[in-house]
Amino acid sequence: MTDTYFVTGTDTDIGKTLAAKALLQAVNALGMRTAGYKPVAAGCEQTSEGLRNGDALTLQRAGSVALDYASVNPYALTRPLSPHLAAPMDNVNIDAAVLTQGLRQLQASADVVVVEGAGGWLVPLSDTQNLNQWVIEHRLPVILVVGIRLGCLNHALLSKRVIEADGLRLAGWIANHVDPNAACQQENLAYLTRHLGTPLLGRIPHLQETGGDVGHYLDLSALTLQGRQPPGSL
Ligand SMILES: Nc1ncnc2c1ncn2[C@@H]1O[C@H](COP(=O)(O)OP(=O)(O)OP(=O)(O)O)[C@@H](O)[C@H]1O
Ligand SMILES: C[C@H](N)[C@H](N)CCCCCC(=O)O
Ligand SMILES: [Mg+2]
Repeated sequence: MTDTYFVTGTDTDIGKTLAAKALLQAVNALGMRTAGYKPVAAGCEQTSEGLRNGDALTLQRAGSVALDYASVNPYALTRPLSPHLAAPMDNVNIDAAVLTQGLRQLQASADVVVVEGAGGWLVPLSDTQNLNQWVIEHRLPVILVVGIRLGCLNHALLSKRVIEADGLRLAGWIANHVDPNAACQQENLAYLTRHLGTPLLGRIPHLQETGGDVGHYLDLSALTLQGRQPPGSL
């Protein structure tokens, strides 16, 4: 039985990829097989091997299962825009069945799959399709990454409200100190701890270097991972 978590955030550029990497690394440290999944990535570089997205490459490297790029990122879109705009510019039509097929393939080889969304919870994939609909279809538990900065309280509460109205479980949240100059960070953290009503899985400080191990900033004891080994058995 594979545990799959969907990582969303209060906005684009608030640290979902860093937090998803931390989740993968923290689960790796428990000795479980992990795979990262970035089903839709907007903002890619053209390389000799095809379009490549930085988030997907980060998740590909952080997962413990060796996967080819296309398995981690089935839709690689050129422009750094909302997917509903970036896809038609590449003559691509995002098909939810392809996203599902990719997820199933990863679930077959990993104990834990960490799926990173794009932007925030309601990001559009087309004029009639939003990414949350696919998450609802799969009933994935959601982890909310809050980029601690001015405006995040409203964005966090709105996200929580809609995720729960969508019938999904908010399995936890991660505080990411993305803005070193944000005022009252401790007070905002305390407010969110009181009002999000879901476990705080960890705080990622503002880092000079984001390339190393960040898994140790998280404590996954609040997540019920099926394949977790009993303490002392590793
Ligand atoms: N805790 C942190 N310390 C320092 N830099 C950070 C931190 N968190 C995020 N960043 C930097 O902020 C930028 C945005 O972070 P990231 O790419 O993880 O955002 P995102 O929410 O995944 O965005 P997207 O919606 O594009 O997927 C990156 O350059 C990242 O390295
Ligand atoms: C390009 C960016 N970094 C993300 N990949 C996509 C963000 C989409 C945001 C859409 C929106 O809510 O306005
Ligand atoms: Mg990202």
